[in-house]
Amino acid sequence: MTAQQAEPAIPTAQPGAAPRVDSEVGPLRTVLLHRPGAELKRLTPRNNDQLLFDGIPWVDRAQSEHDAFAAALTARGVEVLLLSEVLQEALADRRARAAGVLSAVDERRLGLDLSDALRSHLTGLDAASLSHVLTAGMTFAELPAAEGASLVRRMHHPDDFAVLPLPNLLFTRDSSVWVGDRVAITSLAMPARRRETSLMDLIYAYHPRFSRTDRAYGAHSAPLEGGDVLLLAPGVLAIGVGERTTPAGAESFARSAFADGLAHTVLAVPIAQERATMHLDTVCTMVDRDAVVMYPAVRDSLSAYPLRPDESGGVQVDGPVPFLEAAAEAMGIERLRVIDTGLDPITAEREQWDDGNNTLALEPGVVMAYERNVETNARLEDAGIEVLRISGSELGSGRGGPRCMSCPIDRAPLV
Ligand SMILES: NC(=O)NCCC[C@H](N)C(=O)O
Repeated sequence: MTAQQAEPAIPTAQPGAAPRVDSEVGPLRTVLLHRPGAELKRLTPRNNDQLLFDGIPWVDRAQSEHDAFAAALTARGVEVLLLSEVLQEALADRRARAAGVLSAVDERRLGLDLSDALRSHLTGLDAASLSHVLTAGMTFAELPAAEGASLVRRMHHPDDFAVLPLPNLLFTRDSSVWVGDRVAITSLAMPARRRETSLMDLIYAYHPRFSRTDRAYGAHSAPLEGGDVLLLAPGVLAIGVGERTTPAGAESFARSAFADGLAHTVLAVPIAQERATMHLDTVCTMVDRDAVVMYPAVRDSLSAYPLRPDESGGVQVDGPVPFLEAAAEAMGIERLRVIDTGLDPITAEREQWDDGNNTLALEPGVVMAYERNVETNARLEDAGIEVLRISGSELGSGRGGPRCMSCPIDRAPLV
């Protein structure tokens, strides 16, 4: 788009209006978290890699760390919604229970006989028990005793999962993302997380609070995870493309955001396809309306392909260009400040791994961060950012920080 062309008007929130999220740093009003529960108790040294955890968390401690995280948000006036509560409330609707059962029964894994039996067992459960199975999964040993004849059941080890647990529900950031007044249910890339999509889908379809919320991004779309989506400014998105979000995911998300009038520019940002940098928010998060904290190793190399709507309803692709320049231009500011963490490469690498760059902004210039990232936090404070520290020794074993563990549902507009 040339400087002369007018950018499409991006709507802003009205007082008392429906929830919406137009930026990374607008005052946070409502957020969705998941208090870790029985699904974390499924992790063993044999399955933790496949279930995307780097260790075996001490569950009680993880819960108390998470309670402290939620309490710190509440103390700052943020409404905290808990996923297991909204899931159970949604499952009060018969149609939601049917959708939950459908998503839990995997015929390829269970075969026809056991699938039928499991379906009828789950259909008889109340909302609380079904919610437990949908999140914590179910082993073959836990299947009702009556379903004993299937070859599948007899040949599986009793501790194998008939329904996979979802320990990564903790990272609510990735499975849904709000842009403007719409919510996108994402298409998660890793098999261990794919079923999260169906849970978010039924929450947003059947929970009375959300049933009128419009959707962004279609169902069955190309892989895209919320940790890759940064709302740099109203109408300006950055989407990381790497281990999780694919080029097709970024392109189709951009296309749908343009069609819905949610964005005028999307920056597709290549990131290394490695576990340490699985999402864009592992290397860069916004800490103020014009500032980011960024992993120093990518500061000078991060690039972007700016995407804009073209006149025929398609997507115009430019670049690649340096990310910081492209972001500032799209945001209409002179410069996107990078808080200089000034760390030596080893400390920077250690603190990046421990989610030092994965901050959650509560308002411009106020962020939550893991306390363990001592050096990064000190540099943020030197730069005038208020840092609210939380402990995450156990929560962090899933490799995600405060931003990963939170899905903002409502932020006040930036004024
Ligand atoms: N946005 C994020 O970076 N989320 C962290 C997700 C961690 C989770 N164990 C995963 O591998 O998907």
